[in-house]
Amino acid sequence: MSAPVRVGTRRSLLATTQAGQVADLIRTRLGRETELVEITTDGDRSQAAGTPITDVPASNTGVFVGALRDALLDGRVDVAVHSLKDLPTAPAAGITLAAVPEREDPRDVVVARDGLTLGELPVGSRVGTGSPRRAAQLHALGLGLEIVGVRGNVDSRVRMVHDGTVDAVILARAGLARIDRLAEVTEVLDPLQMLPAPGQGALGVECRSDDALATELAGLDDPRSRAAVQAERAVLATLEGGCSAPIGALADVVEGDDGDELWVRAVALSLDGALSVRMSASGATADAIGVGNRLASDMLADGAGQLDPPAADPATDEPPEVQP
Ligand SMILES: NCc1[nH]cc(CCC(=O)O)c1CC(=O)O
Repeated sequence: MSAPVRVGTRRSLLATTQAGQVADLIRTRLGRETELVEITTDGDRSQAAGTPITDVPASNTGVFVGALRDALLDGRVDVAVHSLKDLPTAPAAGITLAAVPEREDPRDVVVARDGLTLGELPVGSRVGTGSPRRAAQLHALGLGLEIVGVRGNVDSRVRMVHDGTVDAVILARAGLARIDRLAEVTEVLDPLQMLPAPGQGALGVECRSDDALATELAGLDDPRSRAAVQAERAVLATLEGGCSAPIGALADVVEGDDGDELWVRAVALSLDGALSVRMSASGATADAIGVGNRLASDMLADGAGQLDPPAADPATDEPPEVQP
């Protein structure tokens, strides 16, 4: 008899539901007992204290991720379950992304008052989102919507529509699906109008690199989902090297003559949505990272690095050098 696999999760309803789903897979597919362990993250703490997320130091990118990874490395848990879109693209020392289970529908959705779609919202309607990517793409639609910065968990954002704080919010369909709230959706956004965040709708199952559990957890991997998110995250990683603009990316897996192919679309936008670089690429799923990297390089060559005023370098207070 082996000890139960300890599955680490954040405390929110979405996080515990996601972790519960991975624990179910570990039990049914791998035949191992499991135990959920709730880890309070810096993100949860700052949220409880009412600190806006933008006040969290930039070194805390992936603020929701760090505490779970610490628990993994400390040996308090054996598995960490994350929303892949919240995982930084840089690898973490000693940690392996052991599985990307089959992905949920990655699209963004609208939850609006009175069953309205985006196009039906009157000019001046207040739309809540804390995501620069969603805000920029909403501005780019030219509907005259007022973007209101909101934060909090999925449940509290839906409540802002019901209590009239905002006319609508934009959320990931996957999050609502996982907590069984799809009935709230008033429109599923076409990726032509709103490209999701890289990795949206997918889970990342991490474990310690030196743990034999990694080989077992690989049994939960869905190769198509993994290839898609690898391509999207490669777009993000390469663009992050050259720009700070909001980024959307979506890879679709299609059957080609020589096996599965990836069709990848991506956009980088200025914060106000006025400027954007939008491109597509395709290639073999086996070359997912290469496809994403090339797409992002083409976007940088087309000006994706010049969409936003460069931030000042805090060390010198001088603006950074801009590539010609
Ligand atoms: N940034 C928060 C977050 N991280 C993952 C999801 C939803 C689930 C997913 O995309 O996998 C959400 C909420 C949202 O964006 O609506």
